[in-house]
Amino acid sequence: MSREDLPPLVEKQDFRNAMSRLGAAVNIITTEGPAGRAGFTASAVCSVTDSPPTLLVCLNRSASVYPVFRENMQLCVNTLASGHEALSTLFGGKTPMPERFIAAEWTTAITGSPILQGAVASFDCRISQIVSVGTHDTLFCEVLALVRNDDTHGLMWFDRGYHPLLRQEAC
Ligand SMILES: NC(=O)c1ccc[n+]([C@@H]2O[C@H](COP(=O)([O-])OP(=O)(O)OC[C@H]3O[C@@H](n4cnc5c(N)ncnc54)[C@H](O)[C@@H]3O)[C@@H](O)[C@H]2O)c1
Ligand SMILES: Cc1cc2c(cc1C)N(C[C@H](O)[C@H](O)[C@H](O)COP(=O)(O)O)c1[nH]c(=O)[nH]c(=O)c1N2
Repeated sequence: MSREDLPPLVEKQDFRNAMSRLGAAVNIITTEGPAGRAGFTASAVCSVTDSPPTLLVCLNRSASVYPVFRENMQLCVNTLASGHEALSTLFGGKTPMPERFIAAEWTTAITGSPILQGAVASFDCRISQIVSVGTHDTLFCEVLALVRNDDTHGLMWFDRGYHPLLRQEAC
């Protein structure tokens, strides 16, 4: 009998309660392509390697946006700034897609994905690899272009709430 056939050693709720103690940046992940335009809020984003520049995004396969990202195979990771709390909630809920996008200003990345104006950073990517684990797909994303904003403060998701993250003044 393999470990997968046995009940979990840690309950899902205990795992989530512990994970709520890991502060994370908040991002709006966007895509536009043959399957249309979509976007969702994600905290499960991290750097994988700088050679080639690659980050990962974990996406729940039950999300309404999932088939759009799977077909387009390109996306932009827009890392949110303080002041983006309401926008994050809009992209993290059950709001229809046009209502999500109308709430902010966007430009177009080289992949065609929407770039959020005022984001701390935007990473325009092509999805290079996908690994499924449990309920989620891990999207490995090669970064093709970048936008960086040095004038905004950051935003953290910690203990189930938003917290502004102040930048030190540039030396
Ligand atoms: N990785 C994710 O899919 C993820 C991450 C954060 C929040 N969310 C979703 O946002 C909503 C609010 O989250 P919250 O932080 O207020 O409370 P919560 O109790 O749902 O989650 C606490 C923490 O557990 C982790 N988590 C939550 N759902 C997860 C999932 N399905 N798979 C893997 N990790 C998960 C995240 O780190 C999250 O911050 C929930 O619906 C949650 O499912 C999903
Ligand atoms: C702060 C925060 C952080 C996350 C999320 C939510 C919030 C509020 N959500 C949930 C995700 O945004 C939500 O399921 C999508 O908006 C898809 O919802 P629909 O299925 O389109 O309504 C989310 N989902 C996911 O697949 N991976 C993630 O890393 C996160 N992180």
